[in-house]
Amino acid sequence: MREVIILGSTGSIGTQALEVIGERPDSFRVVGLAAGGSNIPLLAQQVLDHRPRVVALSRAQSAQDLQLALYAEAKLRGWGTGDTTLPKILAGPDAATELAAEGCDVVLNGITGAAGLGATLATLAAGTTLALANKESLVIGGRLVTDAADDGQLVAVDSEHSAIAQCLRAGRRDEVRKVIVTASGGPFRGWTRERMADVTPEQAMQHPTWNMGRVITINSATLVNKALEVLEAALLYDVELADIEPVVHPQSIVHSMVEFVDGSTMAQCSPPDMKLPIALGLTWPDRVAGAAYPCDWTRATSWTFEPIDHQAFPAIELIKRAGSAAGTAPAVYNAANEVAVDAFCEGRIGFLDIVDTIASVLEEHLAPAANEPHATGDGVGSRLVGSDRVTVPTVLAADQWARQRADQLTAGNKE
Ligand SMILES: NC(=O)C1=CN([C@@H]2O[C@H](COP(=O)(O)OP(=O)(O)OC[C@H]3O[C@@H](n4cnc5c(N)ncnc54)[C@H](OP(=O)(O)O)[C@@H]3O)[C@@H](O)[C@H]2O)C=CC1
Ligand SMILES: CC(=O)[C@@H](O)[C@H](O)COP(=O)(O)O
Ligand SMILES: [Mn+2]
Repeated sequence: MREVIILGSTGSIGTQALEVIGERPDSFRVVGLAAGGSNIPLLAQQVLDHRPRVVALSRAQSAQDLQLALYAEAKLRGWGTGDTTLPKILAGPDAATELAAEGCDVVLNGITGAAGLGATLATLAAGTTLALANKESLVIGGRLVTDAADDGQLVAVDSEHSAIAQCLRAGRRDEVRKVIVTASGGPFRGWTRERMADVTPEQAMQHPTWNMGRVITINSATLVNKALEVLEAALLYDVELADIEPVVHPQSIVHSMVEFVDGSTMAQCSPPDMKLPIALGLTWPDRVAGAAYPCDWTRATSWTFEPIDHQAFPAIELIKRAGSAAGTAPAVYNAANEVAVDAFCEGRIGFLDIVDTIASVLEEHLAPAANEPHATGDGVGSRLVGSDRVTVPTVLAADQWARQRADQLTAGNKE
């Protein structure tokens, strides 16, 4: 029996994880749940279905709503007061981090965005296995995160990185020549920049193969998701950025590949369904029988591959610049993107402005420090680049600075 904490339980990853767990009550027990607080009725149902000891809410004002919703949901189920022991409720911006620090067998981090960094580090510090969907915390924390993880403690849930881990079982590390990260290409695959200029958030939310949360879906459309994943792969598997090759595979069946020195390529294939990497993340290195449907070989099917159009989608080239600079540059890239995605969804900027905003903020961050206009309150310049000096405060300071700059750049930008 594995004791599990699910962070981001009301989201796409969180709800699928709870389905995997709910179908296997003899294998898993949920001891903690964390969410932001935007869907209290769903969280209340999850609490009564799984009976965790602790629930964490990042929005402090939602704690009372949760208590009321728990009583209402219990009443709806016809439960008596004796059946309704309330869990401990942690509330506030650091609630998920506090929950992760409590320890268990495995924490699944399905929080979206840089907000997941504290929980990632707290999980690792507690010596708990971290099943990581929240790629942003790894990308912005970089070596801070990988150095905090013991061997085998950090398990990828992101489909491509789970695929890479599975392919890596086929050879020794010194036999790996290249890692090939597949991309669906998003809803605008094959489009020119001109054609993408006026696309709407509704169009960008139409992912061709996956049903995911808002931010990652927009990130797939800009290919920022693939950019984050290239850096994620470099950090997780200690591969040079130059040896990671993204390739478009519109069917999302080959989740990624590893090429070995003898010319052999191993691929991990399965229909697009996150339940497979989520289940594997919870039990790695063991597999969960029946986690997802396999490929159907009785039906004719075509799998295709094509190169990335870096001119139309500059996000990946841009993260290579941030990744090579390391230090706080990836945190700046990510923070500028999170602000720009919100601005695009709120109609303040156009689709192409998302990556243009990241580029502007990143360039300013990487420019020579002589013009430094933004030293932060704790005395740490947000332009810090050298990876040796990166600490949690410097990452958070760079994140804050980039959010402010991106806010300025995206305020009422659209004609
Ligand atoms: N969805 C997918 O298939 C995949 C997702 N990922 C990654 O997994 C992560 C989650 O993605 P996804 O599930 O799609 O996102 P969603 O937006 O669907 O869900 C995010 C979840 O995180 C919660 N949350 C947000 N902020 C906090 C916080 N500060 N503390 C606690 N909980 C918080 C949200 O609660 P609330 O809504 O109340 O704010 C929600 O439950 C992302 O990093 C994404 O890139 C990776 C591969 C695939
Ligand atoms: C399911 C998953 O892991 C996502 O990260 C997915 O890969 C997004 O699709 P794109 O390949 O379009 O970015
Ligand atoms: Mn992915």
